[in-house]
Amino acid sequence: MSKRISSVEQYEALLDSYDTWLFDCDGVLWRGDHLIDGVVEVLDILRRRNKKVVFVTNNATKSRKSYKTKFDQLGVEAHVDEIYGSAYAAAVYLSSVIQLPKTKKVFVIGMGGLEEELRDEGITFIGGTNPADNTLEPFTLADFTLDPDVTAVVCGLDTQINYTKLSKAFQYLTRNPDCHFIATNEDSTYPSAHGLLPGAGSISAPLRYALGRNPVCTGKPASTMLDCVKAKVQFDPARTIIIGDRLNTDILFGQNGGLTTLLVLTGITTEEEITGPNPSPIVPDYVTQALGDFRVVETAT
Ligand SMILES: O=C(O)[C@H](O)[C@H](O)COP(=O)(O)O
Ligand SMILES: [Mg+2]
Repeated sequence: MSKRISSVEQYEALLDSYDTWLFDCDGVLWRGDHLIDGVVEVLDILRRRNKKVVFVTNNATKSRKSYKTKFDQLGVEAHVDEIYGSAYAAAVYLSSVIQLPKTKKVFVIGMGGLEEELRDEGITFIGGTNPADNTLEPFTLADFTLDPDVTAVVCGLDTQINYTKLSKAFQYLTRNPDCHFIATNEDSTYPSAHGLLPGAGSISAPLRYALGRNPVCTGKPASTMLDCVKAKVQFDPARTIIIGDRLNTDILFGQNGGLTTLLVLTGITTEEEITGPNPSPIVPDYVTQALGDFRVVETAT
């Protein structure tokens, strides 16, 4: 059973118990480009109390560097080495886990941020934002030549998705049985500033259905992202808490990593998914309405 927190004492107890604080982004810090109330103040409280702050987002549309620009534009203090995204996790998975040979390529369904992380990991790719693939022209196999060097397809949130990209990815994944199928993340929806939109999981869904095959997911809840954090940040899981808005990514990610989990209700998950009548089997340790709730520890003094 989750513990619903709301008192100064409860927030103070969490602040005393955890040295490292992992934050999901979409639905916790912001919705689209709309900053959620109280986020800046609470992150400032954590930094003044010498807490380690880490951002872990499944949003693969931006690289860590371009996320730093978003943080700056929204007035949220963040350092590039505190930011971990599913685009980065996918690139590290390809370079370090699969150890993709430098002579091989990746076909990308995704946006500039994913391409930037692949490039920074020395991975050659085709597709993605290439204008020739971002077309509404009819796709015909008569005009398609398979690139024999493509040995992986990576699929992330792509707001320019189209039949051409899906068809080319399908060719690579069916004509080469050894072609890796990787999803940066499988979030079904994305909490934009004005409401829900299809998420990355809904972009890869047509391929999963057509192929009858699921991708390897490198974003939350998979451990790849936490492995990327561990490679750069020293932390004790027993004194680490993750704050997220989605049960089957953020909270499950925390549970898989042995972290304490705190769910906020400013993004995807609703109160009913916690309290019932049909509550989710994924049960966070703590629930609070919003990250900004922690401000009471300073307004109360
Ligand atoms: O791909 C998606 O659907 C979105 O990027 C999703 O919102 C994940 O972002 P996060 O909540 O992990 O920051
Ligand atoms: Mg989120």
